[in-house]
Amino acid sequence: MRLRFTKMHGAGNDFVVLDATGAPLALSREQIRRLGDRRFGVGADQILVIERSTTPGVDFRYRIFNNTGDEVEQCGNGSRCFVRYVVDHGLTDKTTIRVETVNNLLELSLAADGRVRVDMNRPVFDLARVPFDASGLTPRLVNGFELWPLADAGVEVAVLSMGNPHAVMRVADVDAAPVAAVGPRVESHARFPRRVNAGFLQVLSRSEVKLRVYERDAGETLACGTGACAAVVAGIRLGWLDRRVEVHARGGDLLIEWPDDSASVLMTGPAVTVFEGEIEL
Ligand SMILES: N[C@H](CCC[C@H](N)C(=O)O)C(=O)O
Repeated sequence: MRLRFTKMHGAGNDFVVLDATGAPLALSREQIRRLGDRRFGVGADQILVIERSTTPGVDFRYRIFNNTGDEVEQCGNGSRCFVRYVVDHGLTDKTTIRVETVNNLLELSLAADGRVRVDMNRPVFDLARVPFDASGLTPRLVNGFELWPLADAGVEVAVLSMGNPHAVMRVADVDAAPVAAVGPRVESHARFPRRVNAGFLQVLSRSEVKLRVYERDAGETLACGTGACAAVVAGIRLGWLDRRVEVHARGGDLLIEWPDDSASVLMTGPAVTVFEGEIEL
C-alpha cells in the first residue's frame, strides 16, 4: 500500500499524520509500528489518523497510536498538530474545531500568533478511572492532595488522568533526574493496570516549571502535552503553582492554564509541519 503522510511535531514530540478524511484507513499494528520506526520507517513518537466525524456538532475524529502500535486515549501535542493539519489542508474553514478521540471531545482553536490553543477538558482524579490501584497504600497529603508512595520505585507520585494516565513526581533538577532508570519502573508499575506516563517536575517559580516525561510506550519524549497539563494540575493541587504556568520541556515551551478546579485545562503551544512524504507499507 502506498501511503501519503505528513511529518509534524509539537515542541519536539513528533508525529506521522495520516489523512483518512477522504477514505477509511485500516492499518495493522505492524504497519503502525513500521510508520513509527526511526530506522525502518518514517519515525515518530505517535501516529495520528484523522477522520471525519459522524457525530452531530463534531467536525473530526482523530485516533492516536503510540509507536508500539497501541491505540491511546489522548495526545496533547498531537491535538495541536491535528488543528494545524486540518486548517493548512483546507479541511475546515472554522477557527474553533470540535474533535472527538476514543474517549474525549476536545475544542481546539488557532491562536493569533500561529500557536494552537486546546481545551483539554477537565482532569480526572477518580483513581479507578486513571486507573491506579491504591489498595493498602497510605498517601502523604500535601495541601490536601495525595502523594502516593511507590516504595519499590523509591518515589512519591501524584496520580490523575487527562484522558490518559499520569503519575507526576517532583524533582529538584530535571536535568539530573533519573528519568531513564525510574521512568520505566513507574511506567510499568503494577499499580497502574494500563501503565502510565511518568512526569518529572522541577518547580522554578509559582508560574514556571521544567518537565521531562517518560511516556507510556514511547519512552522519554521531548515534550508531552497531556503530561504538561497533568504536572501543572498536580502542582496547583499540591499548592506549588499558580493557575497559569509556563512549562519548559526539552523540545519547547507550553503554556498551561487551569482557571479553577471545575474548569478545563487549557494548553497553548506550537504545531509545526516538517515535511510531506509517501511510504510503501
Ligand atoms: N504516550 C501517551 C500518548 C501520547 C501523549 C503525549 N505525546 C501528549 O502530547 O500528550 C500515552 O500512552 O498515554
